[in-house]
Amino acid sequence: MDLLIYTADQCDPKRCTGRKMVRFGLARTTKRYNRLRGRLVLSPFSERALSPADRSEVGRGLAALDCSWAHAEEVFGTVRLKARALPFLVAANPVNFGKPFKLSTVEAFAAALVILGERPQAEEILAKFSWGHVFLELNQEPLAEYAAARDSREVVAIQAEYLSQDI
Ligand SMILES: C[S@@+](CC[C@H](N)C(=O)[O-])C[C@H]1O[C@@H](n2cnc3c(N)ncnc32)[C@H](O)[C@@H]1O
Repeated sequence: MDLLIYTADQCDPKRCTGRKMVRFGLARTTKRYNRLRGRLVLSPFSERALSPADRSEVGRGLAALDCSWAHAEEVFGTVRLKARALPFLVAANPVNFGKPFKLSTVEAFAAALVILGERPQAEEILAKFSWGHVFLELNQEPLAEYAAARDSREVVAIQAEYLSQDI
């Protein structure tokens, strides 16, 4: 599946997972918002959760926005996109390890690929990061359940179970 990263040039280049993906030819990058049209954009601010039913909505591919978390809401707010949020999953990257929902760009793409039935590609992109396999291990159960869900509503119901255990 084609992966595109909109870059806002706000990330620390040494830690930026999106830049590393681009360096390894695993994603392409753009600075033009209009290139995001016709794609399914991964946005933590979307009210709709990604589900396997979105396979038909992917269009030209998936997109993520590489920006700092401090500015994310403002960057996402500037344009209307066909967007989906990822359900409850825990980050394994060194910056936000253990934090729910706050995934790095590569983790967000990997989670989306697993949910959409493209696990080999998820493993391929995570393999470039020493901690990449930990993301799939930490989230093995929820990812399997989300990938087996029928639609966004089922994904949200599964997520609710995990959120009630997390408190
Ligand atoms: C805010 S950037 C931060 C990137 C980070 N600095 C890095 O090096 O990977 C992470 C991007 O991944 C996607 N993402 C992360 N968590 C997400 C979630 N819970 N739901 C949907 N997309 C998410 C979004 O496209 C988001 O803009």
